[in-house]
Amino acid sequence: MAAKDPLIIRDRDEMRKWSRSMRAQGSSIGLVPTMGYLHEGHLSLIKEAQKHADLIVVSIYVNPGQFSPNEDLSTYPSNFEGDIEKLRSVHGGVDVVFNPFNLYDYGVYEGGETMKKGEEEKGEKVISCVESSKFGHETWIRVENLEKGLCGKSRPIFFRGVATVVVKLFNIVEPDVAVFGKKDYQQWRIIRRMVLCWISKEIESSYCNQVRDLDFGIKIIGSELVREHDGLAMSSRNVHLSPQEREKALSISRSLYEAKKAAENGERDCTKLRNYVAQTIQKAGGKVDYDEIVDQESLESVEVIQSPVVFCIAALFGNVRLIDNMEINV
Ligand SMILES: Nc1ncnc2c1ncn2[C@@H]1O[C@H](COP(=O)(O)OP(=O)(O)OP(=O)(O)O)[C@@H](O)[C@H]1O
Ligand SMILES: CC(C)(CO)[C@@H](O)C(=O)[O-]
Ligand code: BAL
Repeated sequence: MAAKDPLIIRDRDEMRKWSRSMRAQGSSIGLVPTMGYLHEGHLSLIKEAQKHADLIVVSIYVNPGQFSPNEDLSTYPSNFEGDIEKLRSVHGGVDVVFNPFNLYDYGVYEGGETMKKGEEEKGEKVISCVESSKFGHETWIRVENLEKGLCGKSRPIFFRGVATVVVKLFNIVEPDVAVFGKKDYQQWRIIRRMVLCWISKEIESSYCNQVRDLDFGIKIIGSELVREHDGLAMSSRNVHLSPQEREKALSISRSLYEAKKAAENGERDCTKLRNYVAQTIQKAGGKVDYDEIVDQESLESVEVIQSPVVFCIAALFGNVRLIDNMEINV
């Protein structure tokens, strides 16, 4: 199949107009939100979206609203041309790349300065959303319980920024389906909960499909985590690892696999499993941010494995914060 060039749209109104005209012609739209610097993990989300929708929109936007001032917004990797090349190679193609310069109203800066014409288009002055006290944007979405633990503990504004920008993207692109990776497990659960209530499987059919916190008519799909050949979870941030750090970071996936195997062989004590993983990562030179075994739906901590759980990890190697997880279905 010949490579297909996606249409690149930078303007929100133009994006919405395109979606509406396609939907009016009877096509369904699948959205894959990303922050760019694409890898095979992202491409797998596109392949998943193609199963559920006629047309595919990939958004590329490094959302300042989800970074605290001390985080890595300014060093987040990007390579727009490289991303487009990768998207051209996807079998079946991508129809639109939505790549806005900015999705926030920055209002008035410290000192009374306002954004000058053209700055927004050049992507200038795109700052973390919490940096300016006179920041124009005021409305935030919070998924109050699910956002508290795991990554939410060390990144306290992260999920409000994610939920808010995802809602903005939903309002602009108006998709029928949106696909998120289970690599960011908590993020996926949060978005799914925002759109659709989780509830025990037995009563899912009668209740779950009716409880929609924000009444979006969008189907949320969780797509499986994609790993490098040696087990490292694919991530845009991996590019910042030195070869030595990368080698050491393999301790994350290797110890998770060992823990999963132990659980499958009968070990149910979460403290033992967690200690094993934390110690392995620390011995390799990593700094563990959290290692927790939680219920797959509620993300509440579990002491003894009795139902499906997910083992979630965040650890730093050098300055690079990596996350990984493994579902354990015993
Ligand atoms: N290895 C992966 N497998 C499956 N999905 C992934 C993988 N990596 C990222 N994704 C998904 O791609 C979407 C966009 O993620 P994003 O652009 O932040 O990339 P990323 O690799 O997660 O970056 P980083 O980990 O550096 O933040 C998210 O839904 C995310 O879960
Ligand atoms: C969902 C998302 C695109 C929102 O900025 C981001 O958090 C990501 O890439 O996972
Ligand atoms: N994929 C998660 C985006 C972030 O860490 O900001």
